[in-house]
Amino acid sequence: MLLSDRDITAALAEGRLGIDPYDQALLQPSSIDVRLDRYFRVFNNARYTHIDPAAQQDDLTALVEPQGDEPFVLHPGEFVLGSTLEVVRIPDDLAARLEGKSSLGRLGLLTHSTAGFVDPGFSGHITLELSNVANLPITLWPGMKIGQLCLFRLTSPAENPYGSAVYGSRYQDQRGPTPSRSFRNFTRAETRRAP
Ligand SMILES: Nc1ccn([C@H]2C[C@H](O)[C@@H](COP(=O)(O)OP(=O)(O)OP(=O)(O)O)O2)c(=O)n1
Repeated sequence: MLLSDRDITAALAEGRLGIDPYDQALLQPSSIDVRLDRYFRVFNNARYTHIDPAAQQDDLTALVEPQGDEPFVLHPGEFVLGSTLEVVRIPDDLAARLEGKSSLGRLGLLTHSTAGFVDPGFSGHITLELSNVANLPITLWPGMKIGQLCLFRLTSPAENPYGSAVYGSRYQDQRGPTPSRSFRNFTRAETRRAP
C-alpha cells in the first residue's frame, strides 16, 4: 500500500519515519521530495582499465565538491554519484522507492540508473546514480529538488530489517555519495563455473 501525504505526516509525527532535515514543502500527495547535497563522486578512469564488481577498488571514485555557490556540471553521457541532503530513516514496516522528478526527466537527467529500492530498517543518506542522457551539459545545484521517495507499507514488519546482523547491510548509516562496496556473495571462480 502506497502511503498518502496524510500517512507520511503521521509516520513522521510518530517519529517512526525520519527525514532530516525535514521541510513540509517537500511533501507531495503520496511522496516526499528529496534534495541534492553538495558532494559528488566522479569515476577515476585514469586509474583503472575496467570496473570489477568482485574487487574492492577503493579509489575507483574521487570525492568532488563544487566551489562556493557554483553548480556541478554533468556532461552528456556522464555518470556520477551524488547523495540526498536528507538522512532518511525507514521503520521496519515500511519500504521506499526513489523515483525521479518529471521536470528533470524531461531535461534528460536520471537520478538512479537501476537501484531505487530502500529497505525497511535502512538509515542514511541515499546515494543517487546521476546520469545525463541529454546532448547538452546539465547544471546540478546543491539544495535543488532531485527526486522523490514513495513509501510502502509492508504486509507485516520485516523480521530482519536492513542493518540487522542477518544481512550484509553494506550501506547502513552511509554518509554522502557512497561507492559500491564489493560483492562478497560470489567469487571469480564461482562465476567461471556457472553454466
Ligand atoms: N539509489 C539507492 C538505492 C538504495 N540505497 C540504499 C538503501 C538500500 O536499503 C541499500 C541497499 O540497497 P540494495 O539492497 O539494492 O543493495 P545491495 O543488495 O547491493 O546491498 P546490500 O547487500 O547491503 O543489501 O542502499 C541508496 O543509498 N541509494
